[in-house]
Amino acid sequence: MSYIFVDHLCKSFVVRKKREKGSLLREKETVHALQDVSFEIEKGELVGYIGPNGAGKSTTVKILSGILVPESGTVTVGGRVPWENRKEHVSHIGVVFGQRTQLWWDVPLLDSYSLLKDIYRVPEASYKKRLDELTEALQLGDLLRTPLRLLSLGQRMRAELCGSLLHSPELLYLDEPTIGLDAVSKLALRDFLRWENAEKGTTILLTTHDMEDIVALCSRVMVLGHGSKLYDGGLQELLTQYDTTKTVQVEEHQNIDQVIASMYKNLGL
Ligand SMILES: Nc1ncnc2c1ncn2[C@@H]1O[C@H](COP(=O)(O)OP(=O)(O)OP(=O)(O)O)[C@@H](O)[C@H]1O
Repeated sequence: MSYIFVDHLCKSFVVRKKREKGSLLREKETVHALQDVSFEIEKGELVGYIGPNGAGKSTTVKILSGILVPESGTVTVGGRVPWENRKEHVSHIGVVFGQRTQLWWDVPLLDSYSLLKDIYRVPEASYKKRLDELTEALQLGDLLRTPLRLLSLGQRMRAELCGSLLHSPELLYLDEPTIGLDAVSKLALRDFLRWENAEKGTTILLTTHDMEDIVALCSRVMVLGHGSKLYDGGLQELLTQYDTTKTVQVEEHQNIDQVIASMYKNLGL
């Protein structure tokens, strides 16, 4: 079985509609966030997971992390059912949500990392080795004694990545990791992710609206729309299929957003 195995996954939410004018009742409606989604990801892959707002990407990542329980379907990650033994599961995964933090706001990074070491029960020697390696790769050496709240957005994202990888997870979920970053920070972050994937063999599932992230990092993409998987395959093939200028090489696509927008339109999204 593949490292990540998702088969016929469904998840819906019951939400209350806005109250109609003059009515005292708020009717309920069901949002089908994921409808019969299936995919497999092998260990060591770096896969882009894209789709318009509300497509169901974060819901998938939450299920794969064990935060949400699906209503039907089979999901295993490294042979584990994510929501059944969460404690065990989270020791094998790292998660970075671009707009949230798992570090402590007012304390120096090093103290946050030390706490994470205890939470994940990382042996002292492995922690030291991994911290050295990550601080070098992420250029965090000078910032370790600075509290998170004093860091720039780019520095904060690097600090977050370091925190999520200290326990050397096999799998890293990234949700919008380059959101709000300047060009230099984006490039540095992408370099790091390439390194982590190639050198450490960490499997990465990357959710982003920044198509440059996808072009720079992923040869395989999955496209989700209205809770269904619409495409799963090579980025090159996807672009060639939807690029009206018929540019051949991924690197030569001048306006990747335009191609993706045209694809979403073609797919009725
Ligand atoms: N906890 C929740 N309660 C109710 N509805 C939810 C909940 N979480 C997600 N949804 C709904 O499920 C659908 C999928 O949402 P999800 O956040 O997975 O999309 P997404 O692809 O990650 O979007 P974005 O790109 O905007 O982050 C949306 O219609 C959303 O409103």
